[in-house]
Amino acid sequence: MSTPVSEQPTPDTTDAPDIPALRQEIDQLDAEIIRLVRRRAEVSGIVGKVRMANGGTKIVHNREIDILARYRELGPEGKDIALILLRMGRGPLGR
Ligand SMILES: O=C(O)C(=O)C[C@]1(C(=O)O)C=C[C@@H](O)C=C1
Repeated sequence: MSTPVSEQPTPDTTDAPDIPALRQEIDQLDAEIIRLVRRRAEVSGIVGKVRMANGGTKIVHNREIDILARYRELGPEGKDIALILLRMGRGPLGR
């Protein structure tokens, strides 16, 4: 004799990750990250131009150290992210 439907366990689909929905969230996050990275580079470029037009240096060492420290929160990759962000704003070092 088979188990009546009312006594069968409900299939456990509620805990299963919804991959299409999660991918949609990733797509939205990437779009936001790209917008923020672009804006950061733009703002950084403006700050650099104003500073250099006023006789300042291309690099502000202490400020870069603070930014590197900030991104260390993300673990070892954080430093790489910070270095890339800085390079996108002020350009490569040594030029
Ligand atoms: O804060 C500045 O003075 C900037 O020029 C911005 C910025 C940055 O991208 O965060 C870029 C270059 C400097 O060396 C330090 C920081």
